[in-house]
Amino acid sequence: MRPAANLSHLWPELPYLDRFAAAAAAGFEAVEVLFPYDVAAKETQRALIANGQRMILINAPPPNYTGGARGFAAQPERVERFQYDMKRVFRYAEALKVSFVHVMTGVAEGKAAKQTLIDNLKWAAQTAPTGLTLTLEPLNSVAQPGYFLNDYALAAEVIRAVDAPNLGLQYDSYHAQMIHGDAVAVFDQYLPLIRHVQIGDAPDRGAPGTGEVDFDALFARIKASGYAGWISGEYAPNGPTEETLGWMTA
Ligand SMILES: O=C(O)C(=O)[C@@H](O)CO
Ligand SMILES: [Mg+2]
Repeated sequence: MRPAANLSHLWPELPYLDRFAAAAAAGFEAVEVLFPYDVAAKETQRALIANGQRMILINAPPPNYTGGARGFAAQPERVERFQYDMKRVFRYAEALKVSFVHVMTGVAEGKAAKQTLIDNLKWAAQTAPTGLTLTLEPLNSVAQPGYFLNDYALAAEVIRAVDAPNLGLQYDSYHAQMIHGDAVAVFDQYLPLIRHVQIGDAPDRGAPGTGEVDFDALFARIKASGYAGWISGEYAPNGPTEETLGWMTA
């Protein structure tokens, strides 16, 4: 078990740069951040060095760089902007030495959207710096209405069509449970494609153990599978984050 902390979700009461120290004090050597772009990479780097941590994952930027709409990799009218932004994210990822960049599809539908996503990902996989892995994550339609990649089967189809060694699946127990009703079965089914794991409960995206995901079964399956990657806590703590971290030793 290699635990990581998603600092966009955990310690929400602290300013961004203070969350690194809180995570270090809780025992996290690895962190991830959804959208670090409104802070200079050097400042994030300083926080990582000061706390002996590594940044494992960032998201490709949304249209306004700090939040809001979830990407546009499946939007045919924005291919040029996609390539421009991915070059920026690659520079940012190299500066922070991140392992994964989550590419988001945005709101879209239909055949043209799927083909655009495949073409964009082929380009991105070829252009990405060595050592960086791109991920795709299905997001449920309650959290992200209209989001193109809203199903694990669709994600698997796209990943297989792109067929690049540096593109894989980002599994999230919260979204998997919301979309397919059984997060454990989704983990089992898509294991060969999974490169990164995030955990949160459903339906409220609370800490593990607050909802309907069977975490005992999920952790047992992860352990039995030999998955050797990161498991990142990505949920809304209902109270002090430190009191929600039992999963780190599960
Ligand atoms: O919502 C999630 O789950 C994520 O992992 C985010 O990266 C989407 O912004
Ligand atoms: Mg997630």
